Amino acid sequence: MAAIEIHQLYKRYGAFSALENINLSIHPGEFFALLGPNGAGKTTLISILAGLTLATSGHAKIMGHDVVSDYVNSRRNLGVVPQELVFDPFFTVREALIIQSGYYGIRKNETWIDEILHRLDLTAKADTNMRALSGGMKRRVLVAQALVHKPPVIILDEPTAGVDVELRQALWFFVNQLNREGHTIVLTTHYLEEAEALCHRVAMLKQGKIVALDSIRNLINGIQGCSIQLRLSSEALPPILQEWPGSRHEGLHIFKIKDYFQVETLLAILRSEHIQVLEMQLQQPDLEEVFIKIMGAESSDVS
Ligand SMILES: Nc1ncnc2c1ncn2[C@@H]1O[C@H](COP(=O)(O)OP(=O)(O)OP(=O)(O)O)[C@@H](O)[C@H]1O
Repeated sequence: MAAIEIHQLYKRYGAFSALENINLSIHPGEFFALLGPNGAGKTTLISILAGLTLATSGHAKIMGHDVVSDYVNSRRNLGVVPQELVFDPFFTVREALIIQSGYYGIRKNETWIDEILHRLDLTAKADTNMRALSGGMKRRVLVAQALVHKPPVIILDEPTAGVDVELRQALWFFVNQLNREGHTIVLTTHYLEEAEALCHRVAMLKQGKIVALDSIRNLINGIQGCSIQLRLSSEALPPILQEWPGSRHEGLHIFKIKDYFQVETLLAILRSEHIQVLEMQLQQPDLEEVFIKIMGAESSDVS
């Protein structure tokens, strides 16, 4: 059974198509990234999975439970950390978590609440009123709220947007731990290096369609060649190198190379032109390069 199963899902707002024929199966225990530029449809998809928005057509299931016809059970299996900082300013952190537990019919949840507070480094703030918390602390409470019912599937919608480096690392350490303990994690983020470091597989959404769905390794391997960054003793390039594919950035020459033999060719040309290499760095393709390439290409639906 898939942790998340999405079949021929469409969402339209009038004539506008926010999601088009989404088909996706996320396995239990996966750490999955949902990527796409602003407005691609990520939050809409998450809202449908959380039962907050109705799809125009198609189906979605969480741990085998349909998000519409079996809403209670699908919601019990899902924890969502929303993008917006929404909270009730009248309660303390602990009270907010007790109330959230009540939504799931859980009465005695103190032990687990204490554990999440501890793991999110919120224990000292447990009795602080929500309105007195910093933005970063509120973000931690949102994560805690999503976990009160110990859901096997956790979706995080841009949890690190506007968050400082320390909290970002603490959050990822925690989410990684949850994943190792068996939770399925789905993450949306605009920080591609974050997705690359954490996730196994990725779906890229563009204008409501899935335009790439593969492991991060396969997507990166699909990019041919790499580039070599050089700082040279001469700013001007000899004519033979002006033809070489590449670019310039802040005094650095970036040469595209198809394979490592080309490095030798490039260095031999520089030597024969009496140009010295002052700095050299090899750049392997990364997820960002894949993303830019896919988002720049004409839409091709892979679902
Ligand atoms: N209630 C609505 N009525 C009309 N259009 C909507 C509504 N909600 C979302 N949309 C549109 O659907 C598209 C997808 O929006 P969505 O918020 O899902 O994108 P996103 O990928 O989450 O973007 P971001 O990265 O900015 O959060 C957008 O063009 C948005 O304007």
